[in-house]
Amino acid sequence: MVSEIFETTRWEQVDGADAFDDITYHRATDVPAVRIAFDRPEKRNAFRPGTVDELYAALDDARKKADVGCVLLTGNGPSDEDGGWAFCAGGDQSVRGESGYEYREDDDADEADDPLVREAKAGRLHILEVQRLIRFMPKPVIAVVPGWAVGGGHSLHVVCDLTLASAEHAKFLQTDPDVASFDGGFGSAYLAKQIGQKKAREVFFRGKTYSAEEAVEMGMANESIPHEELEEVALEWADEITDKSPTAIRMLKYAFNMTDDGMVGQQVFAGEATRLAYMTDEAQEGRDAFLEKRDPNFSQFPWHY
Ligand SMILES: CC(C)(COP(=O)(O)OP(=O)(O)OC[C@H]1O[C@@H](n2cnc3c(N)ncnc32)[C@H](O)[C@@H]1OP(=O)(O)O)[C@@H](O)C(=O)NCCC(=O)NCCSC(=O)c1cc(O)c2ccccc2c1O
Repeated sequence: MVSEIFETTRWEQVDGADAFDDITYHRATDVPAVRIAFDRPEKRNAFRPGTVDELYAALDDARKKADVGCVLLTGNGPSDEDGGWAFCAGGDQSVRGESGYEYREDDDADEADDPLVREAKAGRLHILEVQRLIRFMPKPVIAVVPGWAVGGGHSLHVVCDLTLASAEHAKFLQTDPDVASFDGGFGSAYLAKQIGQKKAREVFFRGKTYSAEEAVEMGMANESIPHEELEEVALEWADEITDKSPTAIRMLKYAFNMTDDGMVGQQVFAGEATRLAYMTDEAQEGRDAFLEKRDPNFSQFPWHY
């Protein structure tokens, strides 16, 4: 069983995904969407360095696939130990070393065989690279939260484009200051954009647990959904989104990002604008004139207003 609310008939495993230890990776059979899930339910889906490597690889695969328009990011469950559900409980505190989260001797996920790479390597905080991948990938990522979203797991839902939460089991909690950690980047700054400065400070400073309904009221989740229907509804949302124009959805994601992302946001949006411009006859005239060693003739193109 992948997860109790995973509908086997709607998904097939992505080729090569059986090599993953800490995540599962599936592709929907009738929607151009993928499902990537943390798969350590007995640890509330906390991530260790190998988990983050796998998550990055799956997300990057989804980013590059022309026939994937939406990513569902979730957590498998429940835990065999106590029946508890989790999206993700953040960094695995049992492998936290002096400078970050560490690969262990028995962890074959660490591929840094080169001694110079090993020497340069501090403890890992590379969940931040995953956050950037989610933020900048040209398709929506939906956090599907079936249980606890805590610490670095809370930050992940914040950085996703949309959040759908289990009405019965989703719980949103920021423990960062309890374990002397702080996501001073997307996890706090974007949260403040979503729910306001005062409320975001409360979330981090008080460390109170919020329900799915409260998360929706606060503006950090889109909808609270009966637990049994959570994944089905998430797939419906993916279906609706992927029926629309890929270019429009991509430009909208980057436009929403741009107001908060400063020069990087402008660069990402502008890159897509350049790509669109390259597709015009006008751009091709510029390229052809250079290659044919002649002056470009742009007079055939109107000055649109
Ligand atoms: C998540 C909980 C609130 C759940 O409580 P509950 O009572 O339901 O369950 P248990 O506490 O009994 O947990 C069951 C089982 O799971 C293990 N577990 C849970 N979370 C973790 C974890 N994060 N690491 C390791 N193990 C975990 C727990 O030990 C139990 O196992 P047993 O074998 O003992 O039965 C509650 O569990 C909880 O509060 N968890 C800790 C949440 C937390 O503090 N997370 C870390 C925050 S810091 C972080 O995530 C982070 C990571 C980064 O990489 C960053 C990078 C850069 C900047 C900031 C970063 C950052 O903040």
